[in-house]
Parts: sequence; C-alpha cells; structure tokens
Amino acid sequence: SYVSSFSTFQWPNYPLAYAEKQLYEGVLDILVQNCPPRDNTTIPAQWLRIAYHDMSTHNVDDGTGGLDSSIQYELDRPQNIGQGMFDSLNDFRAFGIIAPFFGMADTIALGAVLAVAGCGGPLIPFSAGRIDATEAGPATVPEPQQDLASHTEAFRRQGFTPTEMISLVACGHTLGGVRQVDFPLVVTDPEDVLQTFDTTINFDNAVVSEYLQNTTQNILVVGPNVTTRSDFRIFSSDGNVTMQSLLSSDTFNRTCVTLIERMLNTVPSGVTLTQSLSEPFDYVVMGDNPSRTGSTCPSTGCTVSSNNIQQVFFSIIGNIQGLSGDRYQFNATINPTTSISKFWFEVNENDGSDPIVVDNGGSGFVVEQDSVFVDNGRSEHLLTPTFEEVTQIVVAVRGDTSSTVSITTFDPVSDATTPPFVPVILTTNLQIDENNPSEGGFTFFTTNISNTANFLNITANVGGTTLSQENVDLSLTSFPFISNSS
Ligand code: HEM
Repeated sequence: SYVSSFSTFQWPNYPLAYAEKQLYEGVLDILVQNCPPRDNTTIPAQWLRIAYHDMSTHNVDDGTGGLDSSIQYELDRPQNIGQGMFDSLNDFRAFGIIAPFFGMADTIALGAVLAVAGCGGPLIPFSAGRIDATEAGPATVPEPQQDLASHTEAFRRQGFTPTEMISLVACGHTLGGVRQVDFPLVVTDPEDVLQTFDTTINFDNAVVSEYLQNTTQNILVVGPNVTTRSDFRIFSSDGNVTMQSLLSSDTFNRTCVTLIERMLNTVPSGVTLTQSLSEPFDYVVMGDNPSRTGSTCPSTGCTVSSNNIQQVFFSIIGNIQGLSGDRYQFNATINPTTSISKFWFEVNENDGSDPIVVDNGGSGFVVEQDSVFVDNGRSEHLLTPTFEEVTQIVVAVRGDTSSTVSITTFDPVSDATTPPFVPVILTTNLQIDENNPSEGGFTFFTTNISNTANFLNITANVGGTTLSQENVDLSLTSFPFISNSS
C-alpha cells in the first residue's frame, strides 16, 4: 500500500482516486507544457477545440449529448475538419490513460484543463465520471458562415446565455487560429497557412484587447469574407459591453474558468460526475497488492514502519499550485490463515505534536476479501521466445484446484489506426499455474495478458461461492521483468 501525503478521501473510490492521480501525477501534461507548436498551431489549441466540439452536441431541452466523446464518430463532418482532431485523439490514445471508469470523454476534458494551464492560463477544477458515447450525436457545432441568431440559439441549446456565448468564444479563441486548407472561404490567401486569433500564443485576453483596440488580426472579425466574420457578430452583439468587461485579465481568467469548467461538465442527463478537484487530498491510499510469504503479523494486528519514501512527482497542475508530497510504501507480512480485516496509518511528524491517525474517517481501510487477488510476488512481465512482451498474471485463490478463475482485462490502447479509439476488453479463463504449487491454503492460477492492459477484474468460483476483486490497477504493481528466452 502507498499513502501520498497531502481533505478527506473515503476509500475505496476508484473513479475519484484515478481522476486525482491523472490530474496531479498524470503524464499527459508533457504534450502541453510551454504551449508547444504543432500543425502550424499549438497542441493546446487543438485540445481545447476538440473539447468544445465534443460538448457541442448537448441539448438542454431534452438532456441529450454533451462531452461524451461522440466526436470520435463525427470527424467526417465539415464542422469538425482538421488534422488537430485526429492528432488530439491519437495523443489521448497513445498515453493509454483511459480506464474502466475514466473514458475518452474524461480524457478530452482533462486535456482541456491541461491545455489552458500549459499555455499559462488559469487552473480549471476537474471532475471525472463522463460516459463515452458509442455513436455520433447531432451535427450542431457552430460554423462561421452562420448568422448571429443561429449562434445564439446554438449556445442556448448547449446551455449558455448570449453573454456567456461572447465570453466563451473569447476564452476559446485566445488559443490557435484558422487554417487555410480547412477553411479556404475564411482564409482566402493560399499563402496564409494559419491565421492566429491574436498576437500571443498564450491563454490571455489579447484576443479581447486587440479586438477593442481595432488592431485585431482575428480573421473571424476582420476577414475578407464578411459572411464568415462570426466572432465580430458575436463579440459586438451587446455593443461590446461583455468584451469591455473582459479587458481586466482577472475578470477574463475568472470568467473563463467558470465557463470552460461548465463546458467540460456539460454531459447527458443521467451522467453523474465526481466532485470537482482543485486540490489534492491530504492522504490517499493507493492500492493493495499482496504477495504472501512468511507469517509474522498475527490476527491481533501488528505495526510496520514504512520501508520506502518517495517524493511525489507532480504534473504541471501540482507544480503551478506549488505542491509537494511524499509517498510512503509499506510491506506488511500477514499470516495467510488468520489474515487481517483492516489497516490504518499513523503519521508522526516527530515535531512534538500528536501523531495523526489516518483511518478512513474512523472505519479503517477494510479488506473486503483476501481470498482472491493478483499475486504481486508471483506475477511477472515476460519476453516470450518470439520476443512478444506479455504480462503473466498469477492469481492466488484461497481454495483447492477445483476452483475456477477468470479475469477481464481492460487495455486502453486501441488497435485501431483511426478513431474511434475504444479499449480492448477481454475475458479469459485462467489455468492452474504449474510453476507455483499450492501453498498456505492457496492455489495459483495463471494466464498471459497484454502488457498494455492497465486494469483487471477477477471472478472466481471457490467451492460453489463466487468471489470477485474489481478494478485491480496494474500500474500500481511492480512485477519483475523476466526474459524467458528458453
Ligand atoms: C460560434 C462559435 C464558434 C465558431 C463559429 C468557431 C469557429 C472556429 C473556426 C472556423 C476555427 C478554425 C479551426 C481550424 O482551422 O482548425 C476555430 C478554431 C478554434 N476554436 Fe472556435 N468557434 C466557435 C466557438 C468556440 C468555442 C466556444 C471554443 C472553446 C471554448 C472554441 C475554441 C477554438 C480553438 C481553441 C480554436 C483553435 C484551434 C487550432 O488552432 O487548432 N471555439 N473556431
């Protein structure tokens, strides 16, 4: 088990723990730090645009659509044109962070939060729990040739007032620009590869100030084609009152945080999001990977000190917040017959103050069952004789060889080369492990799984009773790597 030192987290809560980990310790941020260029625009601009286009299917009147990853099925529409859409989805696929309770829609939302932060913008609180659609939604992304009334109606349907429409467009159009190849009727000069909306790469209110100073180069304001001056029609729709208010960069940032957060949390009715995360929890217990050897801790309990302390390596979000934290690892050796029913932690700062007891709000961290689990000490990563990298999973079952065991693995990395990128979910029956004879009342079962699988569920039938262990996070395991060239 690990505890990362840092509000109260009630364990277990897999979606919330995973969302926190992706926000504060995920690796997706490496693609947006310092607002890096790609396809003549920036990666963060592409990630923010895809989030808006995915959300644009929302209809407040009947509660359908929203940020649900339906964009994966909508890329053949002119409104969703652009290499940036494919590249963004490919980024999200390649990082393999989708999980059984954290899909492509959550990843798109996380991407938008990271994108804004990566370009020096404000921190947007993040929630997870979106549900991925399995088909396209309606074609309701606004297009520049549409008139003001159409845009006002489109934003109303998406859940935004006319004033909010002005602000949200300004918040979006502070990043990136319009590509000539994709919008030749907007950018009419073929020499002009991309027309940026403002003169700064960063997430800032230059898009507002340049518009009000009449120095703007925003082609959706001053472009040669009057029909496609949609930003001009929107920005000036209330006599510039809203744009004037956004001249304060504080107001701009605060408004954008509120509206982009709402945009990202616009989901079909019936979808419940996690609480929003704007700071890490004080203490998070991350996983429990038993490997049974020896028996020193009796059923009455025992105390072990941490055997390893590591500094938490924070993402850009944690770094911006100036966070520091430590992860304490423990190795408790538990009597396999008597076992334990729960565990808890005591944190002593050794500064004369009373130790802090971290006991999951009083209940302790209850071990629901310990009769079926992935054996961390017996499982390994293998290079097969044909040089295929696989993970050999060994499941320990408190029972005899008449038990049956199956696992369902979740592999976030799709085989597809173009969207939709959907996870590969496979159920496999395990075989008795010939290399690990029964020990201490446990029988061992095994199978090889993809080495990019990140989560699995176990179901076992032991003497007529069904036992299960769900959401085993394989990223928290530390199986040895064995080169099996024999
Ligand atoms: C009436 C509403 C809107 C219209 C007509 C519109 C239109 C456009 C067009 C034509 C482009 C150029 C795309 C390309 O060449 O790849 C663009 C880019 C962009 N839009 Fe919008 N947009 C609207 C609202 C929004 C909103 C609400 C957001 C987000 C909050 C947003 C975020 C972006 C971003 C970040 C880009 C730059 C993409 C890049 O550089 O790759 N847009 N928009």
